[in-house]
Amino acid sequence: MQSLSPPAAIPNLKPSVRILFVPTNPIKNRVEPSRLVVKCLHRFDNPSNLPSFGNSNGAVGATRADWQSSCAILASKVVSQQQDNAKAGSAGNITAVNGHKTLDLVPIENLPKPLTTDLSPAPMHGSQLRVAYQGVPGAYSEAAAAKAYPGCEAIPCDQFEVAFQAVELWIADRAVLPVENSLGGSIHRNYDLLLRHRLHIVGEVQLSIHHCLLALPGVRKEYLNCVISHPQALAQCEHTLTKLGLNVTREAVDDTAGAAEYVATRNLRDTAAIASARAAELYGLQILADGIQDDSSNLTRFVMLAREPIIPRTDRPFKTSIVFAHEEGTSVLFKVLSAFAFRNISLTKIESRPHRHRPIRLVDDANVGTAKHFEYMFYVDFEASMAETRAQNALAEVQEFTSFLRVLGSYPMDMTPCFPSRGD
Ligand SMILES: O=C(O)C(=O)C[C@]1(C(=O)O)C=C[C@@H](O)C=C1
Repeated sequence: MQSLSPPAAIPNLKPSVRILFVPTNPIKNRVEPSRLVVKCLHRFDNPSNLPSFGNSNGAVGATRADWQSSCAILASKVVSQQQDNAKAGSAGNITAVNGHKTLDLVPIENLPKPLTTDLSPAPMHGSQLRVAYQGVPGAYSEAAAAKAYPGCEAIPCDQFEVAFQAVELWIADRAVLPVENSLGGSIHRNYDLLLRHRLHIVGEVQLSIHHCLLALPGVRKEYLNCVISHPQALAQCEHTLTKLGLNVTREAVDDTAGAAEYVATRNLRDTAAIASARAAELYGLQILADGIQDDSSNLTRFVMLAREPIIPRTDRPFKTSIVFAHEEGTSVLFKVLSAFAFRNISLTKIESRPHRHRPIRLVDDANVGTAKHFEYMFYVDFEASMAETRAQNALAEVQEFTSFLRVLGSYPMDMTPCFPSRGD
């Protein structure tokens, strides 16, 4: 890994082995996007509860592996099926998808194109931005992408890591990823991925999450013996589900809208999904219960990632995210926090992640790399722009205490009021 000189925006920091400004990927050649598609979309924690489903030939009762490998392209299959139906003038009817009966869903033009179809050159600006998110159409991450970049082309990705790769390989211009929820807490996977990848945080959006309990038309609560959704969504609705008398099996899948799609395309009459009202519309499900999150002010914070950092400014409120570590224990945390406290810089987030088993390669001034093991990585967000002297001084001090420090990004804070929304 090469190290880059600190940018001009942070003049007080001495060149050091410890600040890593990670180089961006210079590869402009676009790769075949289909190579990026990880075929396993959703994972059931308990395979014995996996319902039967159709394989790519439409046969019912295929193996779990068949299901996993067919899921990644399911959305586009549904779309092309509808396209055929639309041509045949059958929109609005019950149609077969993968050998199952399912409702005709939405007009195809309302669904974003899947990752595999777009090979056009990267657009430079505004509404044409391509924004990668994890999940399928109807996921909250898709709504976050639309809030962050109105009019963007949202690109569904099977896994968080695929969204990172989509940006690194110039298939997308940005990625939008959830990092924390007011009820469920941090999305640890994305903290780990932020460190493993070289993208920069260029913005944040907060989204009010309004969950619905979705089932096939005609299904009643009493018929249910399973509720499926993203683990965060299940956690955010736990008490309400119990209050509704739904002491049934919970199954975790990779995203909320994927859960809805799964119930619809498999025609499951004993399973409900927790997802948005938009997912209900897209996949032809009815809303059995509306607003089932345990707290009405249920907010998820998403960060936007890009290949290049943005230039920090002082004309509006900025936030800066850093990650640091030290070889000798956790006492460094107190010293680091004091560097911010003495300068009246408010912290909005502290997160620690165990890191014992994964060495980090540090690069010195002579470009010599050394592998270092750290017990914990600490992530801190603070309310200041890297263009402010107090933030630069605080980081210069943090640098003295730590063996590893990386600025993940300095970016405008999301100051928009968060009204409860139904994800549509
Ligand atoms: O599953 C989705 O719809 C997502 O966008 C993911 C996700 C998350 O990872 O937290 C986003 C917002 C909600 O908190 C629930 C799920």
